[in-house]
Formats: sequence, C-alpha cells, structure tokens
Amino acid sequence: MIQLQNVTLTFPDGENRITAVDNVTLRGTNGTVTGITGPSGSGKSSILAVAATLLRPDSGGVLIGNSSDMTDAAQLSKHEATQLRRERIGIVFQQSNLLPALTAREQLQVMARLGGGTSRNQRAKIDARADELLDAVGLTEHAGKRTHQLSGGERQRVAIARGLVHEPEVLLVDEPTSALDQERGAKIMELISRLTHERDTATLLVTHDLGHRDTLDDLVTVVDGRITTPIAGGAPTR
Ligand SMILES: Nc1ncnc2c1ncn2[C@@H]1O[C@H](COP(=O)(O)OP(=O)(O)OP(=O)(O)O)[C@@H](O)[C@H]1O
Repeated sequence: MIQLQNVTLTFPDGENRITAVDNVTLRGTNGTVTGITGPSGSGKSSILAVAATLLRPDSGGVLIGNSSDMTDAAQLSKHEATQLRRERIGIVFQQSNLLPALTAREQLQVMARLGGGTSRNQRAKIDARADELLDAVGLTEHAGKRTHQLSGGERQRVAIARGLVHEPEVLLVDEPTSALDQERGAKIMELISRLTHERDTATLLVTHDLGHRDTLDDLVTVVDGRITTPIAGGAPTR
C-alpha cells in the first residue's frame, strides 16, 4: 500500500512559492490501479514524484507498506530514500528513459541488480526474473534488441517490465499511453492492469486519457493541486 497523507509540495516562483500539491491525501491499495487525472499543470506529476520519493514534500507523509512494515518515506534521508526506491518502488515515467546501449533483457537485469545482490546465485535469480517478466509483457522474442530496434509500444512494455523486475510493492506510472496510438495504448493499459492484479502491486497511474477508464480500479481528479473528486469508490480526500 502507498498512502500520501496531507501532502503539500511547493516550488520557488520568483520571490514567492507556487503550491503544486495542496494537502493531498490519496491511497493506493495492493492489487489496484488508481488513476490520477486532471488538467495540465494541476499537479499530477508532482504527486507521482513525491510518491516516488524523488521530491520531498514540504509537509505530510508518504507511507509505504502494510501496518506491520510501514515506512514514512517523507522522513528518510536521501540515501535511505534511494534504497527504498530501489527495493520497493517501481517507476515507469514519461519518455521511458531506456538506456540506448542495452538490450531489453539488460535493461531489466541492470535495474534488478541495483536493488539486489551480486552473488552468482542472486544474479541467476535476477536473470530468471527478467526473462519471466519479458515473457509476461510479450517480449521474449525481442529480448536481445537494443532500444532503437524497438517500436514505441515495445519500449513502453520494456519500461513496464523494468519497473516490476525488482518485485516492488508500489508501481508508479506517468502517462503510459501518451506516445502511442489508440490500439497500442489500450494494450499497454490492459497489461498494466493485469500485472497489477497478478503481482498485487499498489499502482498509481497518471493519465489525461479517460478512454481507458475501464482498466482503472479507482480514479481521482486533481485540480489546482487538490483532489476534487473520488469516483466510484475512489481514494479518500481531505
Ligand atoms: N521544478 C519545478 N519548478 C517550479 N514549478 C514547477 C516545477 N515542476 C512543476 N512545477 C509547477 O507545479 C505545477 C504542477 O505541475 P505538474 O507537472 O505536477 O502538473 P501536471 O498535472 O503533471 O501537468 P501535465 O499534465 O502538463 O504534465 C505547475 O504549475 C508547474 O508549473
């Protein structure tokens, strides 16, 4: 589970500060995809960056885990936050940031080794997991291809597999369909939904595109940094 609790985030804006996230409380539970939608500039990516521990909020908590093993990521040092991210959070952000020199399989192996050990046994386990995930996203045949040899949809699938290879509890996805046509976008959303349910991750997914509403388990709308509408059993607001 991930829960943002009364999170506020501001950025410097000349002599003032702009409030990008305004007292947001939002919960993502295991095995569900929670969509976050809203107009451009409303604070969606900022919410995701706080959830990813990439930005520390001015105030509020970022609770990760279940009640027996709960961490407030907002209280961690930079080093501790990096460690938490490598072990417990999967990130699939815009422009999937795949490394051009690596094959699809290597992208996953490198990511998994950052969080795991380097013994021969651990490496073998990581390699097996990378192959299993490439299979889960339908890319076994493309495992040896480098980034420029893959289509946009294939790159997005590698990015999703990479986000899951260290078996995170939380998966954070920013606009996964923005570079894809309707059909490929629908496939990516179905893939994220299936993997979230199968792997029991708490997935937060930012999207403009409500054409894929059916693949979201919950949906919240952000306007001016605030959550305005929990829809159909959506997350709580404050
Ligand atoms: N690094 C930054 N420095 C200053 N202001 C920022 C920074 N990042 C975001 N902002 C501001 O914070 C607000 C929220 O931005 P954010 O990127 O979170 O919105 P968004 O809903 O994700 O937008 P979009 O849908 O266009 O990606 C905006 O007013 C934006 O200009």
